[in-house]
Amino acid sequence: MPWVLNGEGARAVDARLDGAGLLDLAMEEAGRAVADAAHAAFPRGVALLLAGGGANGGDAFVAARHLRALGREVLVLALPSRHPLTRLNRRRWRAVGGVTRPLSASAVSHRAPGAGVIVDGLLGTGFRPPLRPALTGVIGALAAARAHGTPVVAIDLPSGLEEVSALVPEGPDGLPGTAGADLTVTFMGLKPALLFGAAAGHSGRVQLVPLRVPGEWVQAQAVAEQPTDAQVAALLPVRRADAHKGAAGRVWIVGGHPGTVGAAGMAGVGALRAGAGLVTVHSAAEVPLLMPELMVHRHPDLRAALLGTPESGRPDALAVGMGLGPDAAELARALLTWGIPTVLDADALQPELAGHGHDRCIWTPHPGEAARLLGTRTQDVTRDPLSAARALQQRLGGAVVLKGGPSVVAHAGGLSVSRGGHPGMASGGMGDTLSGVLAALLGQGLSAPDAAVAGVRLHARAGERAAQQHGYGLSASDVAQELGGAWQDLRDALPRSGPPR
Ligand SMILES: NC(=O)C1=CN([C@@H]2O[C@H](COP(=O)(O)OP(=O)(O)OC[C@H]3O[C@@H](n4cnc5c(N)ncnc54)[C@H](OP(=O)(O)O)[C@@H]3O)[C@@H](O)[C@H]2O)[C@@H](O)CC1
Ligand SMILES: Nc1ncnc2c1ncn2[C@@H]1O[C@H](COP(=O)(O)OP(=O)(O)O)[C@@H](O)[C@H]1O
Repeated sequence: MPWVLNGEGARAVDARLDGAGLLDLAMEEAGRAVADAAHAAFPRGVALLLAGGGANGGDAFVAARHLRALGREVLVLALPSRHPLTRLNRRRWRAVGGVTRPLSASAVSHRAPGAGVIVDGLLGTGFRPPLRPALTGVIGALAAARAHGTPVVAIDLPSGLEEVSALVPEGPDGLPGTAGADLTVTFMGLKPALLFGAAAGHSGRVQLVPLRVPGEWVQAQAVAEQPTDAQVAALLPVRRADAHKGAAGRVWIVGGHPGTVGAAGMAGVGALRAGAGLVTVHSAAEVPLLMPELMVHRHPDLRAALLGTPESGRPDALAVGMGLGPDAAELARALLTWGIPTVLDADALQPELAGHGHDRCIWTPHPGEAARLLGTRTQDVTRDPLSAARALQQRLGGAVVLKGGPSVVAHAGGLSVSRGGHPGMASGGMGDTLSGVLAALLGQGLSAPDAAVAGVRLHARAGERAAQQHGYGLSASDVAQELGGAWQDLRDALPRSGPPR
């Protein structure tokens, strides 16, 4: 399972490796992986390596040695080496006849045009902004080289990015404070900056090299996990051959208000396409019948109609809030007293509901709704979605899906970052469909954390499939139609047991 590590976690593993006398071997493995990846991706021309004073620079010296062994012409531009292993690997580089020249902005500008690839080992997880003036020129020269078409491979993290932040620090003249990279080779765990926001957008393709480190050392320091599709597939319900609709989950969608009736309909479609046996939409407004298989009930007094339901008539799961309008919080609070699995979305995501949830709830805010729930600003949520998701879960209980590209699931057991999705999913109705999917999985017996992890990935995978056809013109209906195929894709990711057929 890929883990997500912040700098603090990476340093803690470093310290264990150091204590065991293994840090040198880890750096060797890291630098070698960088050399292999850079050579595979950009096999021609001079390899120009930029080495900072810390261990990130040490990785660059190791990579230089391996690139040379792969037959590349190599030049290293380096700052004075401060880390003991960086000094050691600088000596090893010299011992094999490697050439190192002092690093400066003008040296980068002078050497970059003839290079086939530049490897950025200036700053890794040890960087703390703001960038000191001595390096701003170097990063500017690197950015200029990249803008002129020389590919950049970053070691661990593009220099200038702060490992925990989705923001790109501002450099001089309002330019980004990083050159970014075409490929980032990162070690042991994904860094939050490689996953979220503008920082991720500057990181290029990310290749995770686990290093031969005891898995539990990394797991103990991880801030989050990123389950594989096989791990997600193992959470999905499996139906018996004699299944019937009553056993596949009765789901109620409570939403819709004059002007926002489509939201409830989309949630209903999402629930049906995610396998719910029977789906009923309850609304105070006239909800369009998006699929004839949906049951749609309009109630002049929605609250009275729902709360009058005897216990025996209640569904297996609820999704509340999609387009529900101004009275959503009050109705949601009443429905939460039923104690049944419940998805709370959109208008039902109100701060006054904190303390009224239970552990079978899934709360599904996008960053704006998350900010409202936390009493903070949207940019505080998007800068560090992992911390925001954790804070929401502590406040609301149950499971929280902080939506985005990618989404984060927080539950009592920790944090999980979803894979994939597509930017075309940034369109109205997409979150409503997800609410239906989550309610369907709850209705089929999954716990809130499992339904959240599985449902978010299922929805994202459906988005990936639909995007192949629709690109940025993706609609929530397109995604809903691909849910069945996405389910199958996930199941196909499960390892097959038994002898090969
Ligand atoms: N995790 C692992 O197990 C493994 C990790 N490995 C590698 O170790 C890397 C982390 O190494 P690290 O801790 O030495 O820090 P690193 O990123 O080189 O930065 C320190 C340098 O940056 C400088 N600097 C800082 N702030 C600055 C600023 N604002 N503006 C300018 N400069 C600034 C700081 O300067 P100083 O304060 O010393 O003057 C120092 O020189 C990690 O990313 C990965 O590549 C691998 O070897 C394999 C095993
Ligand atoms: N760039 C993106 N990459 C991946 N998924 C995305 C992206 N943008 C949006 N999504 C997904 O689309 C959905 C949007 O939800 P939301 O903002 O609530 O939409 P709406 O309120 O219009 O229904 C979320 O599940 C989110 O994760």
